[in-house]
Amino acid sequence: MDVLIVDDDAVTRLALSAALEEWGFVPILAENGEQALKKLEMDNAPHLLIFDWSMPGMSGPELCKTIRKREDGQFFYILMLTGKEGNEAIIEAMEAGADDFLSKPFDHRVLKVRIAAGSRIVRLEQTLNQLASRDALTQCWNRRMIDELFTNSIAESTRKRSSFSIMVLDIDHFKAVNDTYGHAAGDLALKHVVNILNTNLREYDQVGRYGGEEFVILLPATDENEAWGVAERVRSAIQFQPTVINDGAKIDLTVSIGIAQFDRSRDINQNTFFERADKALYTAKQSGRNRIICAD
Ligand SMILES: Nc1nc2c(ncn2[C@@H]2O[C@H](COP(=O)(O)OP(=O)(O)OP(=O)(O)O)[C@@H](O)[C@H]2O)c(=O)[nH]1
Repeated sequence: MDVLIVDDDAVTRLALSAALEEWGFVPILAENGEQALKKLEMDNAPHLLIFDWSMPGMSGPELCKTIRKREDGQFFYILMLTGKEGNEAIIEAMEAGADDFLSKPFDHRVLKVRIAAGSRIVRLEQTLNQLASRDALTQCWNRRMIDELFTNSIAESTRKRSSFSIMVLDIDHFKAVNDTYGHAAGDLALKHVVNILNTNLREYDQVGRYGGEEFVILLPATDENEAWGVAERVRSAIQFQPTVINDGAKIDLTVSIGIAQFDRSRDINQNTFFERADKALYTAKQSGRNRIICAD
């Protein structure tokens, strides 16, 4: 687990860094609050943080307050490691948003157990986050999360004036798969479809399970023609890579896909945009399945 050390004193930074490495953590170093905030903007930013109190510019408690004001819902566990001591300092640090407090000079064994306690909380928070945002069966995003990402993607495409398309994908005659091979085989088929999606999409495309066998795929910076290409790749991969179940039997699947490109002049909101893609999916089903239809 990464740990961010924010301290203006180079000797302390190095000593902490060496200790954390010895305990199996990956130290990330910042000399002041501004540098720390930049590190927290990175993808995969650390969530376990150790702050010094007195630093040039932003103090440790000010840094805590700034981080607690973030609105992105991210959780950070903050340990204030300071030359200050006594109840007043503890109260001030924890009121500013610190989760724990340790006075310098400290016993390294105490720091070790405090960091271990903090890392347990960070891991617990990550597990809760995973449970709240992922579909338990397929591990793709659940409906709540894909809806949130959908809203963000529309905002980003509006801000950047970039294209944005979605695919609504539904497995054909899935009820028959369950009825013929059993529910467990149906579950395997759902996982198989998500695997195929993940291997055929770009890193920044997002897959969410909307309901039983219906998936929504967000394709940022993608126009309708490109979305068609992606949809065709996915459709044919699913058709030609059957699900292999435990007894070795192969289940052939096909999918129907509706695609739509976000159009600022007609899509009043997310729902109207989604409905265009969903209607295209309905047309794909009505006109024989195993096909892609572009929204009007
Ligand atoms: N195995 C499994 N089946 C599921 C799950 N969620 C939904 N289903 C099944 O998916 C099937 C969906 O059936 P329908 O909505 O009738 O659609 P369909 O048979 O795919 O037909 P079309 O969509 O019209 O091609 C139902 O039998 C559900 O029980 C799941 O998590 N696992």
